[in-house]
Amino acid sequence: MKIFTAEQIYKADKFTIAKQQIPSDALMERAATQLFEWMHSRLQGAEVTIQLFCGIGNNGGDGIALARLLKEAGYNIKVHVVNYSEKRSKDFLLNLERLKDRKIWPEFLNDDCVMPEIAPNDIVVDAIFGIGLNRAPSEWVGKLILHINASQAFVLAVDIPSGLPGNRIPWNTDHVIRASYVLSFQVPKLVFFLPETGVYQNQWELLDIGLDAEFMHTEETEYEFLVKPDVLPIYRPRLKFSHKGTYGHALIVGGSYGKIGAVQMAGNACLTVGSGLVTAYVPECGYHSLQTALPEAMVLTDEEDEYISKIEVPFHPDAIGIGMGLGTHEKSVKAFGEFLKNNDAPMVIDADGLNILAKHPEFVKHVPKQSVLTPHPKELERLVGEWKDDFDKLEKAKAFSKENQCILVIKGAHSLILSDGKGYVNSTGNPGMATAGSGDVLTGMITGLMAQGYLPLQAAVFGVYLHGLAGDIGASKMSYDALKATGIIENIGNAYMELFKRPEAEVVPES
Ligand SMILES: NC(=O)C1=CN([C@@H]2O[C@H](COP(=O)(O)OP(=O)(O)OC[C@H]3O[C@@H](n4cnc5c(N)ncnc54)[C@H](O)[C@@H]3O)[C@@H](O)[C@H]2O)[C@@H](O)CC1
Ligand SMILES: Nc1ncnc2c1ncn2[C@@H]1O[C@H](COP(=O)(O)OP(=O)(O)O)[C@@H](O)[C@H]1O
Ligand SMILES: [K+]
Repeated sequence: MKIFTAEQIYKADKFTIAKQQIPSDALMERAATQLFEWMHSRLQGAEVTIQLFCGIGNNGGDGIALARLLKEAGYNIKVHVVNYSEKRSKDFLLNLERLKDRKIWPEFLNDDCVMPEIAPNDIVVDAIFGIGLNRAPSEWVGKLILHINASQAFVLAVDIPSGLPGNRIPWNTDHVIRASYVLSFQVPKLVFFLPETGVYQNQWELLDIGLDAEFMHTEETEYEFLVKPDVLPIYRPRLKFSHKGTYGHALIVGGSYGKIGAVQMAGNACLTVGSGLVTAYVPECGYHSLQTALPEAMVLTDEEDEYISKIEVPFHPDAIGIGMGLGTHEKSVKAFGEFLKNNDAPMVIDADGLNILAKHPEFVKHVPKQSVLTPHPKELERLVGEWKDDFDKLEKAKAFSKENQCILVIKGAHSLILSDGKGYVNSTGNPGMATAGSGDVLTGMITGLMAQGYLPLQAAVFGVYLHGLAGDIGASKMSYDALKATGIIENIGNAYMELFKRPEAEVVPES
């Protein structure tokens, strides 16, 4: 699913209006109708007070049109026009007239206004600013936002929480609506997914306002939000006459004394995602535990007992996952550097592999092109340097990925995959996955997919999505709190099955 910028949404509006030959306020009416239906189906005529705060642009216009529909259905509403500018939009004015025609008189709020009372049981509709916000809200509007946030009322934001710009972090973090729920039109906004800007909403949902499908399909975007229809076509079905060699031989390199479990989990995930063969390369001390815990894997050991000192394997792997639990012993660092020079198979580099790269930038040029690097934010910072904010982070990470022709997976609540200037935002996963070893599982999964012949970008996209889905299924069975990395592995199979499950309505009973 594409993530459009505000400019692209305005373009889609214009295109739709021209192609469908509709007046511009028809889109606003569609938006308001969708908002109304969402609320009405939940409230079913409840006697709650709904306070609508409407700006003077089109976001405000949506709010004003919604107020009319709510009133017509008998709801108890209070409408406030947040009069932050003289430049009222045409469709806002049109809807304001329609409201007045129905004898509904909004209260106009200005810079000297008394803050309206909001009871904790009220519902607030936030339609102050939408995607048109392009500078800091003035002080009094900021105060109004603070007042709404302090009210404890349920806050339903129209399109985007007011005060949150679409393409940068907020000017003042206090002057942004904290939305209980966001109903966003047609496409998700990038700010919903970044750690610094995603905190302003609890949950969000898209409302379809019928923007032109052809435009949405053909317009190129810088970011995509990965949902099932995006990842499903990447899947490579297993063939009837295939054998284990068909699905590749993966090599997992890592581990040190006390950190052999990282390799075990990566190896297990690699096998579970479908790699034909898996060999683990570990220090001698890992031999018995690995052979016991993961009998399906083959194990090669280093001559050193507690750390890796030389990486030599007697076969050519189809894909390599390297770095988990590796440590940064000077001999391991040297072995890692040598291995990079002598190897050309595609790689997934994680954990200490990334820390070593950060300390030895001279190694980076030896990383095979199209390798997948999977840093969490701290590891990314070591690689690309400090950033000012999340948007700066994205630019720095993009530049790194372009310069080194690698694929970056920035792990987090919405892991973000960057490749060749384009970003893919993951939709699966949950806070239960913030647990030791879940990154090792991801590395194993991406390596296992690459070994089977998925191209590195496909493996990263499919692997990140499937990893999150396995975590979601795991959490649904045992809670966020109790989910462990091994619980993610145990649900990789269920995640595959879930991918191919059709919604119940689509399942036709057999006759
Ligand atoms: N395709 C869509 O998604 C549709 C979007 N609509 C709504 O239209 C909204 C966008 O409307 P607008 O472009 O009118 O923009 P907004 O309603 O977000 O903002 C109003 C205007 O205020 C000005 N402004 C920006 N920052 C300001 C500040 N800090 N202080 C004072 N004034 C400021 C800008 O010039 C802006 O145009 C969307 O968020 C959505 O709610 C709907 O009406 C219909 C279709
Ligand atoms: N709050 C969260 N929501 C969704 N996914 C998460 C969350 N926290 C962590 N994850 C996922 O869990 C994994 C954690 O990886 P990492 O930090 O490397 O863990 P470890 O080093 O313990 O293996 C990543 O894939 C990340 O996207
Ligand atoms: K809003």
